[in-house]
Amino acid sequence: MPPKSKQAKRSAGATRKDETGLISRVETAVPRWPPLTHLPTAADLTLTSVLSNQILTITGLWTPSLCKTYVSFLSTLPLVTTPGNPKKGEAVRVNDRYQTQDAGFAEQLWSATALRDLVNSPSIDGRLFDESEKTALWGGEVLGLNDNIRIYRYNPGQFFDQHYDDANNVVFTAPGSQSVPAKTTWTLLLYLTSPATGCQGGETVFYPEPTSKRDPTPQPVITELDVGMALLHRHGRDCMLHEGRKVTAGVKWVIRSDLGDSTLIVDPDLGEV
Ligand SMILES: O=C(O)CCC(=O)C(=O)O
Ligand SMILES: [Fe+2]
Repeated sequence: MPPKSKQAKRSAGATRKDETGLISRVETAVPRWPPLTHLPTAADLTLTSVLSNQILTITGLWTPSLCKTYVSFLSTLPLVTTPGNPKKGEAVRVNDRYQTQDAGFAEQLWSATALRDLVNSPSIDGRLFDESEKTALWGGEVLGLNDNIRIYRYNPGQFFDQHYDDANNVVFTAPGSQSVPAKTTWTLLLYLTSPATGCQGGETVFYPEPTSKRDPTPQPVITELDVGMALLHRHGRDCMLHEGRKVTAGVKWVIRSDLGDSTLIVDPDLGEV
């Protein structure tokens, strides 16, 4: 469980504080994202449990060809290298990042891919979850993805040191309907590169805690990069310590967002809705 002091508050406007404690620039201009077309449907894909109730993956959510198109496109965006030195106790992120608030792209990433269907009718490792298992897994009704879209580029030597991801209060507005308050519950990472594209290192590694003090510390869970694979992991109070390992060759590209859930828990550590 993350220490309370690590649960950063969301800041409004064009800047935002992240897990590293840095105030970072959020682009107000919305990019002309390449269309998300020719993608597999939920029937072609599976949600795989990597660590029960904590880490799930979807192999091939995006095709290699779409990932390649995106890497070319994202390279044209004004990514910003992490500035300065972090303060004591704050996570070290050393990479290039582009951050924008784009509800339209979040909606595309949710509905134009198989993600929405896989999350709404979760069949994990081939077993369909019933309503109560579904609620226990996601926390409530998943409304979509956080419009806070982050693009990460890691060149050789770059990494994201050990940290916990915060939960945030967000608002979803479906076209023509009222705004619905939500809370982010799971982190989404979508990998666009891997050893198949020449990227070495950069694995996302999780450090589960022992269930009791007497139990031995579990082995770290290492998730290898895989082109087009989506990874979901629980965040907020239930977040495991994790890191993006140092890239040793090639370039790692990741798209980051979060699942937003209708269960709004009033928590003074979270930002204003
Ligand atoms: O790039 C990675 O593998 C990890 C990214 C991450 O932990 C984050 O975005 O919070
Ligand atoms: Fe993280």
